[in-house]
Amino acid sequence: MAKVVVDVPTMQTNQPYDYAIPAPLADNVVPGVRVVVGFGKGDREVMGVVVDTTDQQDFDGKLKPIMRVLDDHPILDKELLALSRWMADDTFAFWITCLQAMLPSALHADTKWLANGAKTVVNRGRVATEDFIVPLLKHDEYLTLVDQQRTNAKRRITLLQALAQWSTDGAEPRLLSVAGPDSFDRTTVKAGQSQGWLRIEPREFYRRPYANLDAQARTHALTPTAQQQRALDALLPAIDGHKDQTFLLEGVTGSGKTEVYLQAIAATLAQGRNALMLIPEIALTPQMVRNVKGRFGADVAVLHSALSDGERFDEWRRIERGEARVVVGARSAAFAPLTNIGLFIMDEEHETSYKQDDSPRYHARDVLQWRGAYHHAPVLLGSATPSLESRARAAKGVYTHLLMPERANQKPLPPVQIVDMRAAQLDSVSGDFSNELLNALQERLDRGEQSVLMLNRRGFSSFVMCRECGYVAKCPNCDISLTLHMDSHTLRCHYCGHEEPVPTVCPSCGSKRIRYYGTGTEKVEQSLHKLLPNARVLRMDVDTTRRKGGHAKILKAFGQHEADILLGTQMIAKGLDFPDVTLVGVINADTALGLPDFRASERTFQLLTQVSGRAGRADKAGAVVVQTYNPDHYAIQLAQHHDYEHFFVTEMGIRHQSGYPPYYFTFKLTVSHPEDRQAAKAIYHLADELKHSLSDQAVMLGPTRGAIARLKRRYYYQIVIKYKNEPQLHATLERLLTETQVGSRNGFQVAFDREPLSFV
Ligand SMILES: Nc1ncnc2c1ncn2[C@@H]1O[C@H](COP(=O)(O)OP(=O)(O)OP(=O)(O)O)[C@@H](O)[C@H]1O
Ligand SMILES: [Zn+2]
Ligand SMILES: [Zn+2]
Repeated sequence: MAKVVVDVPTMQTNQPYDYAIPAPLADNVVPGVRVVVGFGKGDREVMGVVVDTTDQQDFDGKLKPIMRVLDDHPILDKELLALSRWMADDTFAFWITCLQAMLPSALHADTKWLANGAKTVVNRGRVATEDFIVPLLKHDEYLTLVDQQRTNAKRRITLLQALAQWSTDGAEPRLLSVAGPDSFDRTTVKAGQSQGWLRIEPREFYRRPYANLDAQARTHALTPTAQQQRALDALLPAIDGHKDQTFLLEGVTGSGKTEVYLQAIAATLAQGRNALMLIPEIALTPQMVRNVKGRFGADVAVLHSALSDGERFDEWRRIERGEARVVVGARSAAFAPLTNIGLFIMDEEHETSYKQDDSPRYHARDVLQWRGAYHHAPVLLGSATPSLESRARAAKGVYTHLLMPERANQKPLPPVQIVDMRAAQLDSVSGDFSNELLNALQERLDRGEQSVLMLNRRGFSSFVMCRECGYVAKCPNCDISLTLHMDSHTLRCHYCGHEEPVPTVCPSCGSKRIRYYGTGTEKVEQSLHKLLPNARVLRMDVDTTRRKGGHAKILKAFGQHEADILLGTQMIAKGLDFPDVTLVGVINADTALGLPDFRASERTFQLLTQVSGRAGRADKAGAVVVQTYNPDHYAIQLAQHHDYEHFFVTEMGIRHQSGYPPYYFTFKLTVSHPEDRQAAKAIYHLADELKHSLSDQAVMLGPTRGAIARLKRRYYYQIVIKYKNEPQLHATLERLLTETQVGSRNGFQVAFDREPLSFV
C-alpha cells in the first residue's frame, strides 16, 4: 500500500491517503514518484506524490488502486521528502504545495479535458531529443547498393557513400541535423530508413543555458589576501570535518568574498563532496555565473527563473543524475536534487528575495540550514550588509563571524557626498538632477569614465492623474493605482496584471488635462538626453529586461563601454564589478524611508552601501553622490561612512526599544474573502481565540485592514503577533486552522507568514 499526498491543496485534504498498489505497478510505486489516483466523490483523476510505501493498512475499507505512475524513478529522494514534510510544518503550508515548490515546473502535472468530458492528468515536462542516423548494413552491402542506383539519384548515392564510411568505423550514429544539410536532406534519409539502410534514433539531449561559458578557458585561483586567508582558515576545517556550522562572512564591498566562495567550493570538491550556492534573483546572475563557471566549467549547473522551463528542467536533470557537482541558483535552487553536499553558500544573505512571499513562505536560509544539518556540512552566509537577524546571531556566537574589512586591492572605499535636495534649486530643465550630480556626471564623460545611476523605485509609480479633477486611474480589481508603461502605452496593475490603454480624456470629468506623473526610469532617461546630449545611456529596469537574457545583454554592453551611463533601478545596486565605473549616483535615497515598515532604515542603509560599493573597484578612484531629502537620517549618514557596525548597534538599540525583530519573533496572519463583512468577522474571531491562548508577553497588533485592502476582488485583514517565547503558538495556530470554519470551502483564504518581511 502507498501513502499518497494528493494535489488538492485544502486544509481538509492536507494528509497522505492510502492507495492500493496494483501488482503490475509493484516495482514502480516507490517513495518519491508522482502517480495518478482517483480522488473524492466522482473519483476524478488527480496527481499525487508517493511519500511512503508500507505493508500495513490504516484504512479498513477497500482501498482505491493507484491508476498510473508518472515517473520511471523517484524525482524526490529521501532527503527532499523529509525536507518537504518539515517545511509544510514550519511554514503552515500544504504538504503538496511544498512538494511542488521543490520541483521544476516541467515536473508539475497538467490537467487536460478528454473528448468524453472527463479530466485527465498528464505530464508537463518534455525531454528534448535529437535524431541520430544509425547504419544498419555492412560496408560492402552499401557499396553494392551504390552501384545499383541510377546515376542521377545523386542524393541517395551520397547518403549510401556516407553510410558505407560510417559503417566501417564502429557504426557510430551521426547526428542527423549535422550530417544532413550539406549533402543529403531529410526526405532522402527517410527514404533510406524505409529501404532498411538505416535507423533514425531519437536521443535525449540537454538544453544547456551556458554552453558558451563551459567552453571558455578556466580561471585560476588567486593568491588569497591576508583577510581572505583568515576566512578560509576558519572555513576549511569545518568543510573537512563535516561540521554543520553556520558562518557569517561580513566583507565590505569589493573585499573579495567571491574568491573565498570559489576556494571553499574547490576544497569541498577536493574532498569528494558537492557544493550548493545561492545568489539573489537575476541581477547578480550574469557575473557570478561567469565567475563560478570560469573556475569549475561544465561541472556547474545553473538554476534561476530567467531560464526557459526546458533549460531549467534539463539543468535539474543533470544535477539529479549526478552530472553536476556545483549548483548555482536563486531561491528555489535551495531544493536542487544535489546529493553528497559538503558546503552551502548564500551570497548577499540580507536579500529579501530569499524569502518567498507566496505559499510556501519559506526562507532559503532556513532550508540551507536544514540541509546543512542533514548533510553534516557548513553553511556560509556572505554580505557587506548582513541582515540584522544574522549579525545578531553572530554577536551571540550562534554563527561564526568572519570579517573582511578592507577591499581586496587595499584601496579605500569611495567617498560619499550627500546632496540636500531640500536646498537644491530644481526647475523643469534640471528635472531630478542637482548641480552636484550633473557636474560629477559631466566630469566622468570628459574623462571617458563610466557612471552608474540608480533610481530607487520602491514606493514610486508612474501614474496618470487628471489636473482638473484629481482623478487617478485605478485597477478595477484592486485598491491600487495603475502604473504607466511607456513602451506599450498602457496602464497596468502590478498586482493582478489588469491592463488598459492610456486615456486621452478624463473618464471622470471629460477634461483633456490628464497627465503622467512620477519619476520612472524612462523619464529620467529622457531628461538625461536633454541635459547631457553626448552621453550614451543604457537603461536597466523591468521593461528593458523582460526578454530572456536581457540583463546579461545590457551588462555585457556596459562592460564593453558601449555606454557611459548605466541607469537602473535597485537591480543595479548589487554585485556588479566593473573596473571603469568611477561614479555612482543615487537620484533619490529616501523613498524606502517613507514606507510604513520597521525595516525601512535597514533597507535604505543596505541599498546605499551596496550601490556605493560599485564605484572605484579597480585602479581608478571612485566617488558617490547621493541625493536625499533626509540628509540627517542616521541610515543615510552611516551609509555615507560605510559604517555597517555602527549602523548595526544603532538599529539594534531602536529595535530593542520598540520591540521589533531580532528581539522579538513575529508572525503575520492574513484572512481574505470576497465579502468585506465576512473577512472582518473571521479575523476578529481568530483574534479572540488567539488572545486566550497567548501569554501576556506576546503582543498582538491589529486586527487591521491589509495595506492594500482589496486585491484581486478579495478583502484583506491581518493580525501581527510579536512574541519571545510561545511554545504553544504553533499548536494553537494549527488548531485554529482546522477547527474554525475559515477553510477555503467557504470562500476564505488564510495565510500564515512566519517572520514576515514586512508588516504591511
Ligand atoms: N586575492 C585576490 N587577489 C587579487 N584580486 C582579488 C583577490 N580577491 C578578489 N580580487 C578582486 O577584487 C574585486 C572584488 O571582489 P568581489 O567582486 O569578489 O568582491 P565582493 O566582496 O563580492 O564585493 P560585493 O559585496 O561588492 O559584491 C574583484 O575584481 C576580484 O577579482
Ligand atoms: Zn478629471
Ligand atoms: Zn489589479
